[in-house]
This record gives sequence, C-alpha cells and structure tokens, in this order.
Amino acid sequence: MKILKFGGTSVGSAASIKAVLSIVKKSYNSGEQPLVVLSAMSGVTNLLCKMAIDASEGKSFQEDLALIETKHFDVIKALIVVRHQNPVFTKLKLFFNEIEELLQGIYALRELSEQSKDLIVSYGERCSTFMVSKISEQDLEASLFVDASHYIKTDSHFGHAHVNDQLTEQLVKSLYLTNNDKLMFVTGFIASNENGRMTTLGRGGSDYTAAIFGSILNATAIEIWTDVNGMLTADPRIVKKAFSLPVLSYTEAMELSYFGAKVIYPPTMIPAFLKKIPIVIRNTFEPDFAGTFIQFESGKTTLPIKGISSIGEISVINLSGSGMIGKSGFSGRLFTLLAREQINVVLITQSSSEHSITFAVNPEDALRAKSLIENEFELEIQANKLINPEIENDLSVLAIVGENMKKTPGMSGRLFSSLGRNGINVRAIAQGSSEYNISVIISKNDLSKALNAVHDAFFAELKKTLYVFNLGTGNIGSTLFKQLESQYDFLLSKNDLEIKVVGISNSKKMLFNLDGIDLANWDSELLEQGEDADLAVFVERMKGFNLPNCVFIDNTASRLPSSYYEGIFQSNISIVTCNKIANSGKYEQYKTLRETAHKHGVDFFYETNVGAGLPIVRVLKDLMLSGDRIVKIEAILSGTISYIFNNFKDEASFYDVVKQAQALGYTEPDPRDDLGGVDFMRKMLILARDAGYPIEAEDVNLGAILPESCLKADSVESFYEELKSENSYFEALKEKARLENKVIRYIGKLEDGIVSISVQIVDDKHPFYALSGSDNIISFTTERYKERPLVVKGPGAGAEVTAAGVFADLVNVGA
Ligand SMILES: NC(=O)C1=CN([C@@H]2O[C@H](COP(=O)(O)OP(=O)(O)OC[C@H]3O[C@@H](n4cnc5c(N)ncnc54)[C@H](OP(=O)(O)O)[C@@H]3O)[C@@H](O)[C@H]2O)C=CC1
Ligand SMILES: N[C@@H](CC=O)C(=O)O
Ligand code: NA
Repeated sequence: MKILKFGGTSVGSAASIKAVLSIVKKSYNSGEQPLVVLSAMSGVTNLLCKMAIDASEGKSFQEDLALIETKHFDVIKALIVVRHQNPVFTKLKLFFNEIEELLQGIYALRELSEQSKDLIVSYGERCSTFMVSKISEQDLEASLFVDASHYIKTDSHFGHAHVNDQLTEQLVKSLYLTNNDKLMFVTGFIASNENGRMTTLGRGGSDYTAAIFGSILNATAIEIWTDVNGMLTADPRIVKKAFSLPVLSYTEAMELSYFGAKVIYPPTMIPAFLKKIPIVIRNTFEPDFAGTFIQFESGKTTLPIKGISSIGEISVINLSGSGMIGKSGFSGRLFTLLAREQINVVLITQSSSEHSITFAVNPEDALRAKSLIENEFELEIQANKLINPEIENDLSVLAIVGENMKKTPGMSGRLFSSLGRNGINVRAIAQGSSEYNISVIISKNDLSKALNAVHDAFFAELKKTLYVFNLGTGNIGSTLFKQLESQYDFLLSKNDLEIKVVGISNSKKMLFNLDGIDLANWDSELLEQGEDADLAVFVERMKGFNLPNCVFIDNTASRLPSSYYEGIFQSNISIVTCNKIANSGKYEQYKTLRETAHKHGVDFFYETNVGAGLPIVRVLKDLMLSGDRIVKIEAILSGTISYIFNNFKDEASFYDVVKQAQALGYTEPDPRDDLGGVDFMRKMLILARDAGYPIEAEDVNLGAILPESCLKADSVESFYEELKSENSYFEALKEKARLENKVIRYIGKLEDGIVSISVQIVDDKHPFYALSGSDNIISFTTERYKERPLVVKGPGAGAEVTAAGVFADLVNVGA
C-alpha cells in the first residue's frame, strides 16, 4: 500500500480536486492500494483560527464563516451531480453549525482555550476530506471518509500534541484490517486525547498523519503531493536557475528543509525515516513530473552539493569575555537556559580561543534571549568576566547542503571564494560536524545576491549568468548587442554561459530590465520605455540591484564614466571597456583602478584600448606576468591613420580618405582625436604603463601629421574644412613618398621608458612597409624575444573587430 498526501492548494478548488482525484484513481486502478491523507482547503485553517480569535475578542465572525461555506459549497456544486448533492450539503452544514455554536460560546465567554482552538481548526480537515471522499465515491464506490481523530491518539498538549504510538498503532491497524478493501480518505493534522477531545499535531501536521499511517501500515512509499516540482536546489523565487532534485537522502532533506525549503517539515517525517520508507515529493499540477525521491541513501550524483537553503531573517547574539575561557560548563548553562525558555538556536559558532560564542536566533526571540542571559550571568557580567550580550539584526543564514561534501575537498573554498568575489561579507561560519552542511551568516541585503552567486559557483556546469550594464549604444555598443544576440544560443549550449544585458544607457535614455533586455529590439525599447539618462543614477541603480557576476561595460568615448570606475569596483562589479580615457588619465588613477579591482576580486579588462580586438594588451600582460621584460615596443596603433596612409594614393584627396575612414567606423567619435595623434598617444601610454613605466601623457613625444591650422580647428566641421584647404601640404607628402618609392607611416616607439610617436617615410625593407586597410602592427622586443621580436598584426579598428574584442573580454570575466 501507498500513502498519498495532498496539501491545501491541491484541495483548494474544484479544478485542483479534479486533478487530485485523477491521481488517486490512477493509483487505485493500478493496484497500489492508496490511502489518501488530505489537508484543509487552502486558507481555511487560517480563517478558522482568525474567526476563533475574533470571537474571543468580541468581533464578528459571520462573514468569514460564510466565506468558508461558499468555498466548500462551490466545489460540491461543481463536482457532485445534483441528485447526490443534498446529503453532502447536509453533512457540511452540520459541521458549519457546530463551528458557529462553538464560536458563539467563545464570543459569549470572551475566552479561547487551546483546546477550543484545536476543535475549531479540526473542521478544516474534516470538511475537505469528507467532501473529497464524496466526490470520489461517485466514481469509485470504495471511497470511505475516515476521521483520523478516532485513530491517532495523543496526550493533551493542545496545538502540538504528542502521539501515543502504541495505542495509535493498534487503532490504525484495526482500521486497516476492517477496511483494506476500501479507498480511505483520511483527515490530516487532527487527533484526539484519551478523553476523546480533539487535538492537533502542530506544524506540518498532515505530513505527520501521512508518516504515521505509512509507518504503521508499512507503506511502500509516502507521496507528498504539493504545488511545486519536488525539492529544489534553492528557493526558486530568488534563484531563477534553481532546479528540482531527483534524489535526496533523509539527512539532506532534513538539512535543506531546516533552513527554509518549505516543502516538508522534516520532524514529521521521522516515523517514515525510522522504517526507511521512501518519501516522494510530487506536484499535483504536473503529475507526470517524477518529483524528488527522499530515501535512506544519498543516491549517485555528480553534483558537489545538493542545494542551498537559507533563512531570510535572523538575529545574532555575541557573547564574549574572559569568563568563558576554559569554563566547560559555560555553554551548557547558556544553551540549557535558552532551551528551557523555548528559544530556538539556529546555529552556533565558537572561536577556538573560547573567548566568544556567537549564536543565531529568530529576531523575535533576540531581546528576550539577551535579557535572560543578562539575568543568568549577572555575577559574571558584574565581575567583568563577561561583556553584555550584543545583538546584531538584519542578518540571514545561507547553508550549502549535501552528503557529497564529506568526500569532496574544496567545497568551503568554493563557497567562500564565490562570496568573496561578489563582495559579500561573512559574519560567522558554522559547519555541522556531520559535514553535510556549511552555514554562513551574512547581511540580509546580500542574501539574494549570495544565493545566486553560490548557486552559480556550485552548479556552474549547469549555467552561469553574467549580468551586464552597458553604457554607450553607438558604433561599438550597437554592434556588440548584435553579436551578443546572435551568439546567445551558442554560448548557452556550448559554454553554459548566459549573458543578460540588464541595463543600457546612452546620453539620452536609460533602461533596466532584470529579466534581460531583448537585444533584437533594444533601440525601440530604450526609446519607448527608457527614462531620461543620468549616469549617476545608472551607476547607483546598478549597484543597488546587487547582482552576482555583474559587469559594467563602457562603450562610450566620454570622460564622465571613468570617475565612477573606482566605486564600481568597490561594489564588486567588473568592468570591460573600449574607452581609453580611464587608463590614459593620470597615472595615479591608472594605479588606483588596478589596486581597487584587485582588492575586490573583480576583473578590469580593456583589450580593445589598443589595436581593437587584436590580442595586444593580453600578450603584454602575459609577458610581464611570466617575468619577461620589455626592451622595445614599435607599433602602428592608429587604425584610422593606417587606413589613410594605405589609401592616400593616386587621385584620392586626403580629405576624401579621412571621410572614408570615418564612414567605415575607424575613427573616434571626434576624428580630430585620431588625426591629432591623441588616440595613438593614449594607446602608447597605456602600453608603457602596462610594461611597468609610470609615465604621464605629457611625457609622450607626440609628432604631428597635420599642419598647425588643422590642429587648431575648434569643431569637426571646421576641421574638415581645414583639411580641404591644406590639400597641397598632404599632396607634397604623398609625392615625396612616391618619388622615393616609400610609404608614409605614423609609428610609435617605447624604449627605456621613453615614448615617442612620429611620421616616418619608410621603404620596403621596413617591417611596417606592407600594411593594408586599417592594419595595426606591434613588435615587442623583450629579453626573451630579443633576436626576433614578437609581432602582432591585423585590422586595428572597426566596429565588428572592436565589439568582438569587448565580447571576448566579457566572456572572460570571472573565468
Ligand atoms: N571604432 C573603433 O574601431 C574603436 C573604438 N574604440 C572605442 O569605442 C568607444 C566608442 O566608440 P563608438 O561606438 O565609435 O562611439 P559612438 O559615438 O558611435 O558612440 C558612443 C556612445 O556613447 C554614448 N555616450 C556618450 N556619453 C555618454 C554618457 N555620458 N552616458 C551614457 N552614454 C554616453 C553615446 O550616446 P548617444 O547615442 O546618445 O550619443 C553613444 O551611444 C570609444 O571610446 C572608442 O575609442 C576602441 C577601439 C576601436
Ligand atoms: N579610432 C581608433 C580606433 C581604435 O581604437 C583608431 O583609428 O585606431
Ligand atoms: Na587589443
């Protein structure tokens, strides 16, 4: 035989009761001999409690009673054929009359005892179970209503009665013996004492009823049918990627449920554990889903942990003082006191010096616990051997759970590095001696971020999500969106990486969507739903969301964002940027940014600052990290100027070629930055700094390509006009090169910490002679690459290659 227990939501409406009965029928017809345990219809127990309290306070309860009546009667009307409705109505009406009489008594006396309360709430299960048994009877004649209060016997601890195991076993066995050909529908939660007075079994009581019947009748399984897909790796309301666990051991289920997972209340399952009866958590509304199988063994799994549970709000009490050192009875006294006063201690940590004890309690118990301790240890406190207990509020517990942890080293390392990387401060740590559980206390504000980060860290093989806030939707930004959109499926399926752009801003509008902005329509969404752009607000909101694996991308050419970088790192958010401003500002800023990113364990990637997507920054970094030393760097690093000199031939005018370079997306938003050499200077400055030279922009010897008049132009338009009027200057340069059979190149050099950039006319022997398009070239002469330099060459500007470089940086964040 098998126990099928259905919770309040499962019997909460006509539609769900239909679903319940189809599950029951299937089980019955397949010969599993089900015994069905039911809860009250959802919301009814709470209403009954409320009515009882209202009555005892002299308030009216009629409206609520009518509500309960209607709730049941609606189901009867919907699911019982008219000619059979009357007897069911009559029986329920009797129940409701009894409730009313009781409430009137309470109202008159203005007194509500625990005993009366139990009696009143018992009607919830009695009504629902009777009604469902009658609905079932229409189809399955064997259906039988069983009031469990006649069979489960308890003491007189009303509200939370203790079961008399022996008596209950006798009664349940004889019930079964006389009715084993019946399909029994048994009320959950309710029982009675030796005088036949109604009692209830406390929290999770219907599960307890199922476990009692299951264990006495040696059921093959106890199925707990609820409204979720079994037990999940984490709370799915907070961790969107939480998934159902197929198998758990009893211990794992206990640990997971202890901290939060509300699917079952483990103490009620103990009778089943003792008899090794498997418990299966299933979803009434998705009956084909196998659910979670809870059994004696943990089951074969490749998962390092089974799940992450949490308690949203706890308070921590710290006790410290010399009086605790070596006093073996101290903690005994402390925790006996708390137990006696029924203060539940969620977890305990003690420093190895025994100088302090930290323990967590429910917030509503904190003040009481503090004053109890102050009373108990009054003498020690007076003698300064103990410092008054301190309470810390607004904290949460997060715990990783799983039997595999015991065998796998590095679990706590993984937990703490994911917390550390996301800037989550750990207030206290406790590891259960069973090693099935490592718990940490963190700030309540960090809980959601921590749960997601830790979930990613342990189930990374399943999927990691990067949350991206992108500034700048121009040439590079919009191309990046296209690339991200077209690669979304590939990244997810091949790399288990999901990149969600959750914030976008340009200079006019900004938009946030934590579910991810649709990158196919970002422009219309930004326009229609976006609010007025405000960089400070954008950054504050990004920080406020407190997301794990969070990345800020700066795809602007603006000076403004760089002043926010340091604060962004301090909020444990990585930065990817193609904007060179921050790295080419004051050296002090360059240094601070790296130190801050490092201190907060986040990434600062800027490969596209030099040579767009070409691997230049990365190569230099690897050389330096591996202990090489730069002897000389020679490079062409302006894609725009490279393009211009590669195409300023024959009939083309200088002006036309510059215009083409801009149209091709090679130039900076302001092309004067390219032609004036500033862009190239920034790149050389960044390389020199990355090579270990603490130099400033003023230290770069910047040779000009343009005549003075062009450099002085105060707008882009007048700049182009000047280019036109200086045509003869450029033509002369072109002619000189042609006559000598040479080409014009704008070349940068770093040697002995000195950076210079100059126009050179080079012949075909020069390694930089053969270039085309927007080619960049860089040659690193190092102590290791001394004889023949290490050379990187290729397109060094353009939206596709730059966005691709930003993309590559992005996928490497946190790698
Ligand atoms: N082109 C290339 O080959 C390469 C470019 N880069 C770098 O890429 C960066 C972007 O260049 P590109 O895309 O061509 O430039 P665009 O001018 O096309 O786009 C710049 C974007 O930044 C936005 N923006 C400017 N100021 C702000 C601000 N304060 N807040 C929010 N958004 C702002 C603009 O907003 P709005 O749309 O409202 O004007 C625009 O969307 C530059 O730093 C450049 O150096 C790096 C390597 C190669
Ligand atoms: N405008 C730049 C683009 C890359 O940084 C260039 O021309 O090189
Ligand atoms: Na690069």
